[in-house]
Amino acid sequence: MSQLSRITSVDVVRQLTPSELAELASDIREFLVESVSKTGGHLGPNLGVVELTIALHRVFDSPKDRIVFDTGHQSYVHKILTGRRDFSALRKRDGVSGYPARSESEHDIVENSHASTALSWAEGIARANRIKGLNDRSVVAVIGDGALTGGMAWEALNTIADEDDTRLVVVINDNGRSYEPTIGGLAHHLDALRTTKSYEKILDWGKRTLHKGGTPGHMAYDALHGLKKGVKDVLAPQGFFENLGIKYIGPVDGHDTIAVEFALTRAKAYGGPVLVHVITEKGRGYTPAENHVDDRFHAVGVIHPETGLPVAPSRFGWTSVFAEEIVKAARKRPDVVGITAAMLHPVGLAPMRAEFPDRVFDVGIAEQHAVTSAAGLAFGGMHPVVAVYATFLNRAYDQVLMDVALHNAPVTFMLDRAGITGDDGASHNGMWDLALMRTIPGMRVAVPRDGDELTEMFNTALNEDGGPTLIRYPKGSLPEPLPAIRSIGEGYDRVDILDEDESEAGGRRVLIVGLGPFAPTGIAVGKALAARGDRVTVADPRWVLPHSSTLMQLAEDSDLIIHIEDGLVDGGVGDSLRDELSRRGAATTVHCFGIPKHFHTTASRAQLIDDFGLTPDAILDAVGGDQ
Ligand SMILES: Cc1ncc(C[n+]2csc(CCOP(=O)(O)OP(=O)(O)O)c2C)c(N)n1
Ligand SMILES: CC(=O)[C@@H](O)[C@H](O)COP(=O)(O)O
Ligand SMILES: [Mg+2]
Repeated sequence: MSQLSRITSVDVVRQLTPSELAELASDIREFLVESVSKTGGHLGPNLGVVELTIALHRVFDSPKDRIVFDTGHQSYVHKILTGRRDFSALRKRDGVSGYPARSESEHDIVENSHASTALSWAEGIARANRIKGLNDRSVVAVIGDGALTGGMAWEALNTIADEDDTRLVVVINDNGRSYEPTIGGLAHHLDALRTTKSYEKILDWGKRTLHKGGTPGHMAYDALHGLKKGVKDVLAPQGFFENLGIKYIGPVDGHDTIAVEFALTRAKAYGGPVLVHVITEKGRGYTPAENHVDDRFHAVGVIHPETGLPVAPSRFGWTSVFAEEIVKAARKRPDVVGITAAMLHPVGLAPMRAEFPDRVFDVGIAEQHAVTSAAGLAFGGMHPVVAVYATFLNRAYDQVLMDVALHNAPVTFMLDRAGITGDDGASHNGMWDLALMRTIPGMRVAVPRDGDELTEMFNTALNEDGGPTLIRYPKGSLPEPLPAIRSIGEGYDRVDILDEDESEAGGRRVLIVGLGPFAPTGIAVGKALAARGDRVTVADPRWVLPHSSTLMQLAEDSDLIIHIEDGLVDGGVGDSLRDELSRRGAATTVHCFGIPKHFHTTASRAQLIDDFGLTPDAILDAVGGDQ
């Protein structure tokens, strides 16, 4: 790792010769495989942007120039080049975050790892620079072909096209894939541009000019800066971008640092908005990733570096249950269709697409469109199942409310990665959905405590034709089945009793509700309180919103309720239960436990559960005052 060990700051990168740059790229790839295989992380995307990131840092003077990474999952190389090479605790507490983080470096700008926002961020920063007269500063947005399918990116492009004097460079990192190959008209257009030869010729000319002098590295960089003459000839617009009025450079071989440098230098010199189309390969240089059909190692767990095989094979048991159930349902019901926002495999729709390719739709990273399209499908007689990560549904709140719920559309939402996810940082905890769904009239929400429950709830949801249903489940492996000792009520009104202490000792009547993955916690708390003399019922309401009449009856008959959920404590399901009881004039005390309303920095799920006081001991301590 001779060149990598020299990189003590980004300035050193600017001094390297072409052959040293090639060595550096190879060192970085070796480092990425070695370190990310131990921690897990976004290996494939980062292997693809090694040369691009080196070139960005040679042409632009970060942090004076701003480099904004869309989504941010591809910022590992940027971290390495800007002095953060200790990846031993990548995506762990107190380690390097998996995304840009302002607390880590002045080179990091945007921490939001929800896709398609970079162009809006960059446009805003560039506009601010212009207003402040900071005309020597450039702003660069690096966006993937996948993220470019998101509506926000198109909205931003629309504005950018009107800002002739804004120093803004949009780099499209086009590897042809999101997880899977990127879908849609824009992806086809990028494909078509890839085959354009005239620009390659111009860029070849640039490269030849640079190499001709035989003076590598720093001199080459200076030479690039000197090549301002004739910039207009190089920057002829192309196709779709031409029609929008945005200058286009490309396509450029993203694994040729000098070619990318040349293109970026031209873009920087232009002085207005320019789009640079860079072709890269996801997983580049690591055979297991290059050969990985599903997603080129988009996001891996801990793997064996030699083979790329996972150390712990089944990380996502909840997803597998859904994957199997929707295939079974699709076999029986031709109206069942699946929708994914560019995450076919991670949400579990791949087996259904394999068997029913015409009934699974990948809409790109377009959650808003996914939801409203589902409303349309429902109107057309289908039963759509929208499978997304919980955190990404935030983006489509208005569509769930106005297009689905207002029209009583029978759409089923399957929210994977709901609750605390931890290692993906603040943006990826699926902690907002319950509080948001609480505000939606007619939305029925279920939280399964095990795989059997998920199966049953999913089938109930598919049989609902009067309005929307939503089922949310966490990231990770499945818990052991937790059977009820008895049930009260039927259908949506059914409440499962998981434990009860029927002693007539005369203690308080305590109702404990631990939603979904917190059901075992509820049982543990219940046992401890029963041992202290309380009369305890541990209940699982299953369909948690709206509150069932059975649950309300149990609640009204209790002196104290302890409510635990894997969602926001303020405004969540427990909070809603407390409001409902108060409206009914019940005197019951409700203690709510859940996720505090903060942005939580990276840590493991277990660590965060501990921090939030969601362990049985912490809950017992917290309710201790009521003894
Ligand atoms: C709003 C939103 N939806 C879904 C995701 C999940 N996601 C993360 S990266 C990704 C694919 C990104 O593809 P692209 O932008 O081309 O980047 P690449 O990984 O190919 O470099 C998806 C779907 C997300 N981060 N944000
Ligand atoms: C960047 C992004 O949003 C996804 O790649 C996400 O990090 C994947 O998370 P899982 O590993 O939980 O599937
Ligand atoms: Mg891509």
